[in-house]
Amino acid sequence: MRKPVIELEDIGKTFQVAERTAGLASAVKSLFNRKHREVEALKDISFSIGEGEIVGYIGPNGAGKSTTIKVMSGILVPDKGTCTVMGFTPWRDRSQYVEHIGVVFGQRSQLWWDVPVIDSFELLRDIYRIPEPIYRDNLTMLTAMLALDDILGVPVRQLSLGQRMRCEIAASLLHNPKLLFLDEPTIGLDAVSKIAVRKFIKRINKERGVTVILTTHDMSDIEALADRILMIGKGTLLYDGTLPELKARFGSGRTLTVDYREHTEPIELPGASRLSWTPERAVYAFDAERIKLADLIAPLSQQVELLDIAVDEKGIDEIIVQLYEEHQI
Ligand SMILES: Nc1ncnc2c1ncn2[C@@H]1O[C@H](COP(=O)(O)OP(=O)(O)OP(=O)(O)O)[C@@H](O)[C@H]1O
Repeated sequence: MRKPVIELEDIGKTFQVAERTAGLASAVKSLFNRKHREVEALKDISFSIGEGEIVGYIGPNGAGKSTTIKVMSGILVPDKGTCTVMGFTPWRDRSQYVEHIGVVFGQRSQLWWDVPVIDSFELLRDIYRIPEPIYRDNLTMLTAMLALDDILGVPVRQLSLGQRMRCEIAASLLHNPKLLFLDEPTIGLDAVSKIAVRKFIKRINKERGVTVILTTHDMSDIEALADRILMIGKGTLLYDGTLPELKARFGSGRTLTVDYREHTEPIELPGASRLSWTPERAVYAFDAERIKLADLIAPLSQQVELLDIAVDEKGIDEIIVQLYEEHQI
């Protein structure tokens, strides 16, 4: 068991949201008679994350992911429960604690918009009181790893999204944090930038032992990076395990597509359900745990002249949707 870096126990957070119906009259009325509704964003969330893990924190929109990240990074105070990160209580010890963590919110910038990137980095050096030799070393390493050479002198507002994201990630690591929170770090990035960001995350985890907590809706981020998945829905933790475990539990569904020389009758295959049919092609769904592919192909080949066969596994997106459906979230 790895040494725990983050420990959450029974964390709860409820927001009061002002309720208002549409229209000017109700807007005026609500000025005098405010009605509130409670949104329970987190309900008794408990988990522990060990040193050096890369954990994917997933769940549908509004599940409570950002709220959890805000609690763990000390921006938000929960209503109940305890949260200990590297011995600190994030919201209470915030001024000391922030020196040990890096945070990237994909949809928000920590860089100053109108000044060159390098000026933002120097401001962060002063804010975090990073000793000059450490700052220099990190800047050199991050510039090389994230290919920042040509963009350090450019104001942030002139950068593309992919360039800005690489700078955001560099900014979050200038002070050598041992823990990195990444909230949607690849949102809106093209395929090349996504792969570059993923490679970098893997590398700092391996080479520097940085623990990474990653929220994303992009399941290929999870496939590429996460050793472990925590899934949250409606404020409750629903799954804690590895991706292979998840695949083993839900991923035995397959589709079988067969092309054959023209055949006028649809063919029934015991053990598989037919999804579509034409005189030249049929698609079946089957569960690989219940029936072997060979036991489907053999009876099929006795009835038609087979030309081509393709078998597709259930993708990670479909597995996640199935998991959401199972928990009705
Ligand atoms: N400051 C706030 N005031 C009121 N309600 C909030 C606030 N922040 C979050 N919520 C509510 O808490 C719930 C959880 O929100 P949160 O942002 O944590 O979800 P999320 O899983 O990060 O969603 P997404 O994937 O859409 O970013 C939602 O119902 C949201 O509307």
